[in-house]
Amino acid sequence: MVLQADDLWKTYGDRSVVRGVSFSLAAGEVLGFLGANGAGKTTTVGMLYGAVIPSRGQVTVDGFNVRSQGRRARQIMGVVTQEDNLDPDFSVFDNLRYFASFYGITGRAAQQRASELLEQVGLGDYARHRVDQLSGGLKRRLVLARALINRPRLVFLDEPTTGLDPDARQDFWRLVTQLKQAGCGVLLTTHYMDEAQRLCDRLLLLQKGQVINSGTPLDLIHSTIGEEVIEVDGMQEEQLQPLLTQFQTWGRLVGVHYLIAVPPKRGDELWEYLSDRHPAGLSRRRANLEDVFLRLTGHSLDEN
Ligand SMILES: Nc1ncnc2c1ncn2[C@@H]1O[C@H](COP(=O)(O)OP(=O)(O)OP(=O)(O)O)[C@@H](O)[C@H]1O
Repeated sequence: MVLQADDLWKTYGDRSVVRGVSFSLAAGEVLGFLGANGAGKTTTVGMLYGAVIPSRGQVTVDGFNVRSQGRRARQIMGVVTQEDNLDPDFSVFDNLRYFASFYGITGRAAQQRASELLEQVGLGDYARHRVDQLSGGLKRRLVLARALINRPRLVFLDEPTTGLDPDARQDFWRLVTQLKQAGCGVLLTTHYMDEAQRLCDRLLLLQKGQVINSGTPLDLIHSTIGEEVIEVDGMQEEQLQPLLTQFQTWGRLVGVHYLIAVPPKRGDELWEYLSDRHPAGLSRRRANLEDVFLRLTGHSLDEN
């Protein structure tokens, strides 16, 4: 295992914001942390790469203890934090060259590595630009390039695509897939369910500092919701519970419509039942991770 977390806790004052998180991550695996704002994702990730000291528990990276063998552990990892923390006065190229020196990569080797990475993240044309001239999306690419300077075997990506446009997000996804194919372990936190579903081999769902569920995206969807859901407009609140009881399923109001999990083998029956009563406002679709999140946590990710 490239990463192993055992019983991690973080307490501030009398409040435990991470409570007993344990998991492992294999080489070539992409593991996603999902959770609402304040669920404890960033604090947990901080403990994993050594920026936050755990109140209890331990982390090992490729067998090295992140606290007692921090230097060795850090040689193996790359970190993309939520903040860019790039040096605004340096050029794109020099940001990378300077960072390389922290890993003992200097001279021609540093130049070569910087050029290689700039091509890899699509910043080849920007090498001489100052960082403060870059758009937000280009800065995120540079932060990723910087995190890869030491050819890490484990990469932490804390909300790496927040604020990126759809094209830039797709580019980012391609890069993560390349890292995975190269055997790198990737730990990703995200608020985007499509990103989690597409990129992650496995997900941990965090709520109030605890892992409340885990599995592959499809396992989570199938075990929590099923294959499909029906969305209904124009239903009355008091109609919901009798319907759920009759069809032995789960559903709830989401914004302006009701979401109902289609029970196995009774999808057509449920559809006909609803068509008779709400013919104008019905649609049926595949269940997704948003639905899982809603059911397990009681609220949607953007309801915070
Ligand atoms: N240094 C600190 N002192 C006190 N409380 C903190 C500190 N750092 C984080 N917290 C609290 O810990 C909780 C978890 O925060 P954390 O940033 O880990 O959540 P998150 O899941 O990453 O949220 P987001 O999605 O908003 O980034 C929050 O309630 C936060 O206020």
